[in-house]
Amino acid sequence: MSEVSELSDLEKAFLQPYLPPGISKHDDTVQVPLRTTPIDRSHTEIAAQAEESSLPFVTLTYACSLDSMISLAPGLRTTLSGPETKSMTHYLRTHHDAILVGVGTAIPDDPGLNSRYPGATLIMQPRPVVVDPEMRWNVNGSKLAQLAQRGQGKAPWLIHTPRKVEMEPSHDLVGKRIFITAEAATPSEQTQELSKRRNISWSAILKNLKAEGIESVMIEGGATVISTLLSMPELVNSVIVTVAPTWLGQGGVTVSPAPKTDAGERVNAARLQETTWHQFGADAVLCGRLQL
Ligand SMILES: NC(=O)C1=CN([C@@H]2O[C@H](COP(=O)(O)OP(=O)(O)OC[C@H]3O[C@@H](n4cnc5c(N)ncnc54)[C@H](O)[C@@H]3O)[C@@H](O)[C@H]2O)C=CC1
Ligand SMILES: Nc1nc(O)c(N)c(N[C@@H]2O[C@H](COP(=O)(O)O)[C@@H](O)[C@H]2O)n1
Repeated sequence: MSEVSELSDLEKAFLQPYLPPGISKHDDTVQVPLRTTPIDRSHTEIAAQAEESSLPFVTLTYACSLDSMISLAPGLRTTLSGPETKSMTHYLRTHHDAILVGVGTAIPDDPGLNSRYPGATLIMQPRPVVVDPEMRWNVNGSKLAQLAQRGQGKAPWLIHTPRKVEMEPSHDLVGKRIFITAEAATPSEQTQELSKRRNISWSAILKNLKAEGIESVMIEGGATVISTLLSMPELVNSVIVTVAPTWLGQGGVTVSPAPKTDAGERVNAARLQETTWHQFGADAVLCGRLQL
């Protein structure tokens, strides 16, 4: 039996206002009746903006514990989602053109980043994108490469900073390499880890993906990527968080945006608005949009 099962109509209807606009690769979305709540009106406005924008529709999504942790320790792949929220993740993957993670996730997790949702064909698969500025990740033998070779996923695209030509590996298993010059970190990118060196601006990453035909991106992690983007509401359209009923304990990998001040006073770093909750199995799923 598949580890991933179909969502109920109720679950699909709950997620629908937070999905990217446009015709879905997964035709069951059209069977879900559109809601007429204020959330829908806002979704329609956001959809219109996304079409005109030079940016793709961006969904931030991850699974965390009650202590806001996404793994037990750096580099330790940790299962938080139950079977129902795992199925939700695979449903979401079929509704996005691309799925993006940082190299800090790609190396230790060796993820598949494809959709195992029932009936998902190759055309419905998201394009895996790994932000790997210094070419640390070896695609050879990775699960991503194996899935692409078997026709169960698309070949990954990698985002690098420009390298000298002789250092640039050529690799059939890589769908595309996108080179973007890094720049000094902006205040909101100055998380503990990223502030140590120059970063690629998120706006540049997303614009490059849009220029390559990517209309929607599901950003799955890891902690550095998610924590950074939580401070960039202008780039993020939807946030979908699975909260598992467990505490991982101190020393885990935490999602938490950089601290924010206003007139010298500490204020909340990020906040969701237009929130909706739904229970999937033992987990709670919170959907919302970041307040500007
Ligand atoms: N529970 C969940 O939903 C998920 C959990 N995880 C966990 O997260 C952990 C990994 O988190 P992190 O170590 O923070 O790794 P990460 O996946 O956030 O990658 C961080 C790295 O990506 C690159 N990067 C990211 N943004 C960049 C930018 N703007 N410019 C240049 N380079 C950039 C840098 O090399 C950076 O060191 C793992 O333990 C993994 O299992 C990862 C995804 C989802
Ligand atoms: N939604 C969710 N729940 C969890 O419990 C997780 N550990 C993750 N991790 C993310 O999913 C990737 C693994 O994907 P595959 O199953 O290999 O396709 C992992 O790398 C994280 O990005 N997500």
